[in-house]
Amino acid sequence: MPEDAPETLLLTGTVGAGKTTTAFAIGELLQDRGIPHAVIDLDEIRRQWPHPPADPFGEAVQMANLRDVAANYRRAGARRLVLAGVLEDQDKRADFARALGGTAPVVCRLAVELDRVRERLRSRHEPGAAREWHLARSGELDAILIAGAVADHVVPVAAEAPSAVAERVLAEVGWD
Ligand SMILES: Nc1ncnc2c1ncn2[C@@H]1O[C@H](COP(=O)(O)OS(=O)(=O)O)[C@@H](OP(=O)(O)O)[C@H]1O
Ligand SMILES: Nc1ncnc2c1ncn2[C@@H]1O[C@H](COP(=O)(O)OP(=O)(O)O)[C@@H](O)[C@H]1O
Repeated sequence: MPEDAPETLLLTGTVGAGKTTTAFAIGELLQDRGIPHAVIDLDEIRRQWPHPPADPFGEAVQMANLRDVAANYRRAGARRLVLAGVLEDQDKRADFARALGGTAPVVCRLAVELDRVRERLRSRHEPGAAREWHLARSGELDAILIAGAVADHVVPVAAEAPSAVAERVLAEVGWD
């Protein structure tokens, strides 16, 4: 991997696009290649209830946690950080840069057909309100991410194993 490659990769995409699964698969590839790294699932560092009404996804606490977690991983030797989460607009990209000590992450969006996303969401969630929320949100957020065009890279994903998607993301962002 080139030394001047960006340190942090943010995988974005609509709900159920495979951000978390692909981030974990990228971690395995980096391990196979002997590259010290850390994987951060952003959902896990904002898993608090309740969030403030003006911040329904808990992005403020997510960013505060990211600053500390990223710094700790770096101190512990991570040379690459892989983040899984949602990036909707350019302003929020600046929030990521601040949390990461000044350097913005390279952003890669996983583009998955909505029928495939919805099939995945039906197997990830039992029938109920959470499933219905995610099914409805999948199309809505997909449209927001396409219109916002914030990603530096877009990787289309069809019927492929997570390891294959991970390989393509690494090649696309120059981490191979
Ligand atoms: N800023 C922002 N804008 C839009 N959508 C966002 C945002 N942040 C998170 N998300 C996605 O919302 C999904 C709901 O997350 P929650 O933690 O509230 O609920 S849940 O635990 O997944 O049921 C969850 O969906 P998944 O991507 O399927 O996990 C989040 O990724
Ligand atoms: N490449 C893939 N092939 C098949 N299923 C996948 C793939 N990537 C993710 N999944 C499945 O799709 C669902 C959503 O993936 P997840 O990583 O939770 O998405 P996100 O983090 O974007 O919400 C999960 O049930 C996961 O196991």
